[in-house]
Amino acid sequence: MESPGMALSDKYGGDNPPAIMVRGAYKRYNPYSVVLRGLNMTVPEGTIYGLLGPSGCGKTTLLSCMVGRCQLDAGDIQVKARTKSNIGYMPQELALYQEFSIKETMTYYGRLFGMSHKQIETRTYELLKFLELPNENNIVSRLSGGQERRVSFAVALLHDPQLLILDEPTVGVDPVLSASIWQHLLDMTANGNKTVVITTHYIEEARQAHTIGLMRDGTLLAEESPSQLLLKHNCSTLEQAFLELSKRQTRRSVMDKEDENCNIETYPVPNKKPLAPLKPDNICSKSRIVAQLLKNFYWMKRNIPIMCFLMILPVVQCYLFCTCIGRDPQGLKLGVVNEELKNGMSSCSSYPSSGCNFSVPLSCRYLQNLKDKSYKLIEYDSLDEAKFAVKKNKVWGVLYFEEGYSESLGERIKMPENATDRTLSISDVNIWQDMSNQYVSNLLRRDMLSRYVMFLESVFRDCGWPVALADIPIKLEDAIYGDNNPSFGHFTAPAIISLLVYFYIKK
Ligand SMILES: Nc1ncnc2c1ncn2[C@@H]1O[C@H](COP(=O)(O)OP(=O)(O)OP(=O)(O)O)[C@@H](O)[C@H]1O
Repeated sequence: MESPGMALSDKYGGDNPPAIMVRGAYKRYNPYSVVLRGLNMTVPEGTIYGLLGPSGCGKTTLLSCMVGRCQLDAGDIQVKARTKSNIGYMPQELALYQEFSIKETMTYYGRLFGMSHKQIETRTYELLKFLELPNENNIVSRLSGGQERRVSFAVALLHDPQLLILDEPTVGVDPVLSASIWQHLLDMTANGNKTVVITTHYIEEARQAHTIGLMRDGTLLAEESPSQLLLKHNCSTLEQAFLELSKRQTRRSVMDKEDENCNIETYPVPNKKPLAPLKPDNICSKSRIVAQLLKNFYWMKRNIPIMCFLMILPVVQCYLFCTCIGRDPQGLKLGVVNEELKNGMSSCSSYPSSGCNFSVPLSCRYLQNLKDKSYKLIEYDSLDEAKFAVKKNKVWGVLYFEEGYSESLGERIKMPENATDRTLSISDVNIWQDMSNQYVSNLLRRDMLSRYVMFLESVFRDCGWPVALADIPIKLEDAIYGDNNPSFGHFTAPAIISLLVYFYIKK
């Protein structure tokens, strides 16, 4: 009795123009694993091409190269369906979003293929019925393995492509359904417009294909209609024919090895550049953008806790930044060596905090101003000890007041014409700073200066002298942009805003 494959293959034969032509295809994943070894293959248009071969012989690799997912190292593949949107591809490892429902999956892929809402709806209804899939609201992750494969198959069929490339679509499918899938493929190719390339492990079901390609070790052992194949090798099943061809190939390669001492792993790769891959679709098209938005929306809908976390995370980051990093540092430590205080800084409380008397230690008033600005003052007995503390990162700087500081300051202010170099030197506040941190050192400089001017202004006020004389004759007017006393947060805010924008857009 004639099999359907026989009848159909006789009808179509190899006369049809090729829908896919593979010539001299070489592919290796690494120098020791050559997967395709100069493979030639012709898929006639309007037919079903069954690609058969043992596990690991390179079928999936070949199909991936056909759809442009991977590149050949040499040789070329010509595909008549010029663009990817003319191809329906069902990969072996299913590329479905687990958290989407069947309907959402179809909507997403339908939009990617540029279909309208109505077209997607109609086609989804037809395919779900045909492939005996459960309700469209079922979530993919809750489907069985076979059902998932059928959803993937439905996706490949969704846009009614010119060329259908199916990597083992009938695995885990009920035999009745499998028969109806084959019938559907035969109907699709019946008018000669559509072409199907299919791989399967069920060799006998491939009898229904118009052409069979038997693949082994990266080459095609035969490419014929099932009827010719059986006839030529005088076999009753395709399995027997495949066994016969495999034995011949093994004998040939043993003889080749003996004759030529040929090492198969160093198989010569022809120096011929592969053709450019399939023309990519316009990635900025409206339908693709809509598809991506839909995909994100579905994902968010199904992952509300993660979504909330992702939304709240930047807010938390921002809050932590503003409270921990964005503010000016407080409580910075400064060392003090004060030789005009015989009993140390604790004696400052016994001196008046106002007045125009230069015979009391005025350094206490200045130091109090620094304390008011949140600085922590640590007293040291000697300058060497204080400088050592700076080196050991215990304090950010040292303020040094010589003995007679206040009297010298009085002389400097009241009788500047009589002031000696010694007087001028003693009336200085000497400061040594740790400048390794630019931000902290500049902040310290600013505060020490402004607090000194404040202190001097209060002395001038108490003495009844013009307060303006206490300041240097440079007036910093209001800043045009920003603040006259900028905080660290002002500098870092743009970086944080950019980070948040990037974070949300990336999501
Ligand atoms: N990304 C990869 N990197 C390295 N080696 C790979 C990669 N993909 C496949 N291979 C190797 O290439 C060979 C062919 O794999 P391929 O998946 O094409 O075979 P197959 O005929 O489709 O097998 P099966 O029928 O089991 O799916 C295998 O030995 C495999 O280990």
